[in-house]
Amino acid sequence: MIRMEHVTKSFDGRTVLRNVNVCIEPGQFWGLLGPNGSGKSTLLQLISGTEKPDSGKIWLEDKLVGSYSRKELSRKMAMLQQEGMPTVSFPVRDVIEMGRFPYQDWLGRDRSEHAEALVDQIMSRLDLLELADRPVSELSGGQRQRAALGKVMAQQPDLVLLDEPTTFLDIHYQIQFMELISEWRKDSGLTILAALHDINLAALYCDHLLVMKEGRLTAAGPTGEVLTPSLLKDVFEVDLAAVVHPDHDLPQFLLRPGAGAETPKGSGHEEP
Ligand SMILES: Nc1ncnc2c1ncn2[C@@H]1O[C@H](COP(=O)(O)OP(=O)(O)OP(=O)(O)O)[C@@H](O)[C@H]1O
Repeated sequence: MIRMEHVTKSFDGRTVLRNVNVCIEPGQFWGLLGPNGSGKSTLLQLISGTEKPDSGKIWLEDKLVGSYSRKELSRKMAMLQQEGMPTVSFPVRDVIEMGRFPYQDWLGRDRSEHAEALVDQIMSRLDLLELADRPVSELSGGQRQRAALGKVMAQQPDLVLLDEPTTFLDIHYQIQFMELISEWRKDSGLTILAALHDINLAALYCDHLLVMKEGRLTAAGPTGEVLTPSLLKDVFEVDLAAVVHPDHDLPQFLLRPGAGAETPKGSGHEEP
């Protein structure tokens, strides 16, 4: 689905991504982990085509990302940010319908016969029917992120890029969001790449992980192989205690207060 080869990116003479190579197969759910400033958002922006690499190549399926038209790209991929929806005054249903823009002609008519039924189905699935006529600006953060997900679902992409989508959600909405996206993937064969700060959520929901440090890809592969305390210590400079989840055979990590509080020189974690 995505192939990045020797991708490098600098901003104002500062190298932010260094020789990154990535291969993501259709239907996989990849998490993207790394400290603040390690280059996660930049990587997502390059894949989405909003930024261009300085060198290297990025393929989406069999074409270079840069060779797709904007509309073609919007039918293939969608991006959802931390706060996926600005506090606009449009009603929830209208906002979800806006996700259909890649399928609309120049008069704004949707070419698909099933567009209305699709929007109804998405609203029902995301439990948004009761909120259909409410302005987005009146919703809670969790409801707003659900509406943002609805808009992305209406876009019917093959690939979804998520940039820290659960950062502002409480624990209930974090789980709800990850469940909704996982169910959608199971039903549609969607491919997902999600930058996440919560290592335990990533361990539970992602089948593969990319781990970045200072613009380099430090590890890539199946979650169970990649997520080890020694890797996390190297990348995040904290000592975590690993346990096995009691219900699933997956690693989870417990904080050790005090561990990692010291900040080695040159680690990228120093105060400016
Ligand atoms: N448009 C830009 N112009 C200049 N510098 C940028 C730009 N975008 C990102 N950077 C720099 O690139 C580096 C990587 O940023 P990026 O946002 O990709 O990291 P991140 O891993 O997503 O961080 P976080 O976890 O804090 O969101 C940072 O030093 C940032 O300041």
